[in-house]
Amino acid sequence: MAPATPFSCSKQIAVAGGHARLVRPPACVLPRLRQRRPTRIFAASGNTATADSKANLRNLTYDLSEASASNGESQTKPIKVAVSGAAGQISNHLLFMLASGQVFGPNAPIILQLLGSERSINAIEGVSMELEDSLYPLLREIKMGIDPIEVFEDADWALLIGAKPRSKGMERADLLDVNGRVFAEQGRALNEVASRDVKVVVVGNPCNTNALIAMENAPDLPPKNFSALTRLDQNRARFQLAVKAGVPFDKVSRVAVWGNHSTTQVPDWVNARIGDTPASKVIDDEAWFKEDFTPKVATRGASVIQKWGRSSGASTAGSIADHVRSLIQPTPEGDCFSMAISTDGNPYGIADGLFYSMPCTSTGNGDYDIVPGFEVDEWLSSKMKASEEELIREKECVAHLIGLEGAACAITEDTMLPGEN
Ligand SMILES: NC(=O)c1ccc[n+]([C@@H]2O[C@H](COP(=O)([O-])OP(=O)(O)OC[C@H]3O[C@@H](n4cnc5c(N)ncnc54)[C@H](O)[C@@H]3O)[C@@H](O)[C@H]2O)c1
Repeated sequence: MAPATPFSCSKQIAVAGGHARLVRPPACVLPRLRQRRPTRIFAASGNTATADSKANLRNLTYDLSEASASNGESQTKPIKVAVSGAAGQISNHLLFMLASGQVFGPNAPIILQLLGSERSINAIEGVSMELEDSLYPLLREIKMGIDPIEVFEDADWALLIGAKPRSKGMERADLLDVNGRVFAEQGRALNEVASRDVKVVVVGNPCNTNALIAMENAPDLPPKNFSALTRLDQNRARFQLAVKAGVPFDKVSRVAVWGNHSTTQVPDWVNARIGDTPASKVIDDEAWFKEDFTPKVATRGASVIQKWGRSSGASTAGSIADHVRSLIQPTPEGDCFSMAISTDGNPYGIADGLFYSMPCTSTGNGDYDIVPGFEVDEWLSSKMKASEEELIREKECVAHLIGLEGAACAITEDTMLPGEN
């Protein structure tokens, strides 16, 4: 096969019957797809996904062997990334970042495995159509459905974003139960069909406890492969410190977020650095740290909604990309990143058996280490304790989903982050 000629053609306007219309010259018809001999495989008959969980898998598969060989490309195994809640606000940004190579890099072909709910299956098909029409060279296959057993098959990464929003009048304890059941089912499915080294990132709220539930329901997978997203909180904290100090954000490092992804979260200014100096020395204003910075980070999502009328989909997607990249790229010397992880054996005295956000580093192999030796002063300690207590209460509310008996659910206070209900 002759090497493909670069695609360059412009749309022409023809006038037919008095109406202007856009015409593509024949040579311009989807050259990349033609070059790659696309084949569509429909698990269901016809070309429309249905709400039947067994029949709605649709694959779009590009056969790349011929094109790759003619271009001298090496055959890199695509990364299989399962995304739940694929028709939601966050995914609407994240899927395009994944397909364009912004997350796993420009040389990593990708297969997207999209999980939706029954209500969102049509919307997921719409999202896939947009992905198809974006002609991302790295996107090799889109698979979609509403049965996690089918959709999570062989997944290398599972980004669990989908969750039920809290309906009017619903208590936080009820939300823990409703979403807990979803994450228990998804944990079992990952245990059964995902890659044995799948990395699971839980975003759907309450994400710390949902991550615990997913992990407990996947006993054959390494607990260290599960984490929950607090990177948005870290990014928000980093930005606030940069603005206050009047420096570019890349001068701000060692920003830990401790605890739960809720209003009890603890963005850590005690250990943060601006350049080589402790942030508290550059910003010599303890009252600002305690009374302004901390609540500002926790209520940032509400501020976005107030101004813009919609929740923080794009910045959350960006923070999920940061979270993944932090696990597959070495952490810069002296820095850390935050995510909620299993507390078993942690060096900060947090009770075992929870998912709690802590400062981590990675060598870039997908694994992480907790950074030891962060200073925990009295103020930080009392805040960290309150967040730990809250996670223990949350765990009691989902005891029935993680094989524990005899716990009573006694959550009264609402600590959902405003803007993420
Ligand atoms: N951890 C964080 O930092 C963080 C930040 C922002 C939002 N969130 C949480 O992320 C979640 C998603 O946010 P969003 O703005 O994309 O919400 P959204 O309502 O726009 O989208 C959620 C999608 O999930 C789908 N869904 C519901 N149940 C599902 C299930 N069982 N399986 C698969 N899909 C399911 C829904 O149909 C919907 O399409 C929410 O729980 C939100 O609170 C977390």
